[in-house]
Amino acid sequence: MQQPVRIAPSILSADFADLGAEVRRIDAVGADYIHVDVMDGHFVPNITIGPAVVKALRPHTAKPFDVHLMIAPVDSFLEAFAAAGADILSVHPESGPHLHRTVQTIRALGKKAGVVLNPATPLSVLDYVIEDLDLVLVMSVNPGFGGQSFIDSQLRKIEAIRTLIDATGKTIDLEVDGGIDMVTAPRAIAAGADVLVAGTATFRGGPDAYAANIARLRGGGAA
Ligand SMILES: O=C(CO)[C@H](O)[C@H](O)COP(=O)(O)O
Ligand SMILES: [Fe+2]
Repeated sequence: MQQPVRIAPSILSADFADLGAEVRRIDAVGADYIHVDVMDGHFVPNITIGPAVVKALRPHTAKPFDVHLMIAPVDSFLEAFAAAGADILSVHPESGPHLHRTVQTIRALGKKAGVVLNPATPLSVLDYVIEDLDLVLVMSVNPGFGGQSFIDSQLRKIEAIRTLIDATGKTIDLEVDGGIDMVTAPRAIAAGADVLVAGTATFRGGPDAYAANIARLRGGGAA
């Protein structure tokens, strides 16, 4: 069943020179999850942050760290991110040879497990693992960068995954990541999403705008 909408600001669009304060600011104005984009310059054409930064940010908030791993091979880094303070670890099926094993490893570490579908990744990757997931993440841009445009074809993928999740009878977050703004947020919610990642749309306008930005996204884009 679709849960109340939660907002996961992506700190990819935060001030990297002031990340601790940025995390405290978005926590204070209602961020539900803190979305951390981890990129290796190999699986995706960009490099961001590693477990040391997650560990450094951990004391700045009690909100869950929603860690989106865009690294390959991913398995050897799961323990480090878990130890650093991640709460949700989400992996791309293309980032390792044994998705089921990777999901089980995350669960054995005591963390919530997510699977991420790139725009061209078919739904069938969820067969045989969906019951073991806490979260399914639909990429509505190709991973690697913030500030890209929402890919409309992902709306029907969100609708199809909503049906799959509801058929499990379990509570599994359906998160959408990429190009979420005041126009696309209500469309993603109408398609069945219940967690919205937003980097550009959260941090646009500077700290004084964060509260209103998050409130508008949560409200489905209404002013
Ligand atoms: O995973 C990501 C990119 O790979 C980011 O989470 C995503 O792009 C968020 O940025 P924006 O809201 O600016 O599109
Ligand atoms: Fe992300």
